[in-house]
Amino acid sequence: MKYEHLPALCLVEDDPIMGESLVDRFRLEGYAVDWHRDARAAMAALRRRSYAVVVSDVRLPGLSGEDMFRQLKEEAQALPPFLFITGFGSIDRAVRLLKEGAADYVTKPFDLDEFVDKVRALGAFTAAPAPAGLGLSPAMRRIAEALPRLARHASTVLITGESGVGKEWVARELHRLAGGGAFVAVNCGAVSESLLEAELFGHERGAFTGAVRTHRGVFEQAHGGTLFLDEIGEMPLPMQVKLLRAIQERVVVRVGGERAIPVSLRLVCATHQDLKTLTEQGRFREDLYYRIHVIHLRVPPLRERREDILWFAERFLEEFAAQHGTPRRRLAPEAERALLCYPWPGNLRELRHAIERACILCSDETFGPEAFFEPDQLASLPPPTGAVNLARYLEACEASYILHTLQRQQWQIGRAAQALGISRKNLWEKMVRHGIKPPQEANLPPRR
Ligand SMILES: Nc1ncnc2c1ncn2[C@@H]1O[C@H](COP(=O)(O)OP(=O)(O)OP(=O)(O)O)[C@@H](O)[C@H]1O
Repeated sequence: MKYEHLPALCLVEDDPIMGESLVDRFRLEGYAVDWHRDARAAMAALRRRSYAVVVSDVRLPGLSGEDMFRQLKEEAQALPPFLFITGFGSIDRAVRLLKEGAADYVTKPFDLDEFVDKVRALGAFTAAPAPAGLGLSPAMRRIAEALPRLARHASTVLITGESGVGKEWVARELHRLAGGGAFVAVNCGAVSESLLEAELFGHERGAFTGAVRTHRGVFEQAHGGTLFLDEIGEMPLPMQVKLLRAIQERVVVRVGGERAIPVSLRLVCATHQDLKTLTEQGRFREDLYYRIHVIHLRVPPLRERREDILWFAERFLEEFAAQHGTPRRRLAPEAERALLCYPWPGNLRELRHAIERACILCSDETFGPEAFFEPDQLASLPPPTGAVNLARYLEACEASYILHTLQRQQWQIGRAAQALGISRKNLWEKMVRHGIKPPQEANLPPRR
């Protein structure tokens, strides 16, 4: 899959307060912002990287914004549109810059909303891609934030978590961000010990009874892409030795073959088990454990991140409405409360099934709790644990709805604010409060 880049904005501003607020605001507007405090640093960045737009103060310490612009033009660079910020006293300089080819200028103090519109009007904005969509909880946001970096640099990643929490989803997202190659998944627990070696490394024709053709193993199939080894803890010890060798040497030898075939891939291992304990019990090789444990992502169970429950419920309602061609159903407040209280031992998989079942079996436009739970289940639902009090519940609903609206409006703050019936400023403040950010860093190209 191709990278979908966010528009990159180069900000040149020495004033820390102005700089910080512009960075915050433009990141929320869906830009990837590089902030430079002086013109020399900005020029170096502009020579290295392509930007959709440059926002620069005219007055800067050392080289001015004006001189930076002229020097870059003299270098005959294909420059992105320059938008200058100027003090009231230096409008004449800004006008001169316009004559020399700058795109626009604003005079301090300026209205931030209008400023954003100006930047957009330069045609520099392209819609942000869909976010990773791993959830709203801090734990899942941290994972989502780490993935682009891991996609660029990590060759081996371990993902742990209970069954159904979304480990494979995270692995697929990592693969998507890395771009290119195939995603090949194998459940090590589901393949018999005798067949696992041939499944992983392939076999030559005639290697064993039934091997009528040469077969490329999953390592070869995933060459240039991602190999996802699910339930790595189930792998028999003799295979662990061979796996370790393949990871270390980055070559595989097919069963019945002799040739060492080089493979280059990203290896993502997953397990619901505690590998350290397995290692202590002698059921998992310690050297393999350390080899695959370099980068470890723990995906928490849904009951430890209740903020995600309604967020996912809404996503699944939307997904099934589109899939079944039926109207989008809503959740009654009592249904939301029941969904929040239920402990979801099967995690996201169970939640998804519950929503799908309700969408098929229940014809109501708005689902009550009985669409998901039997009366006796409802009666025995535990009270909300931990901090899920009314305030937290309402906060989670608000955050979930704002995020949902932003996604629907492709992260266009103005349109999302209009849809929510609040001002842009109010929306911006709420986004800051809930820690909702556009997927800005998610798809940036690697820095050179
Ligand atoms: N971020 C997500 N957005 C939408 N659906 C998701 C997401 N994460 C997981 N799911 C859904 O939840 C279910 C379980 O996800 P997944 O198979 O990735 O979990 P897992 O932890 O790998 O499970 P197992 O350990 O049983 O293999 C799947 O149906 C998947 O479609």
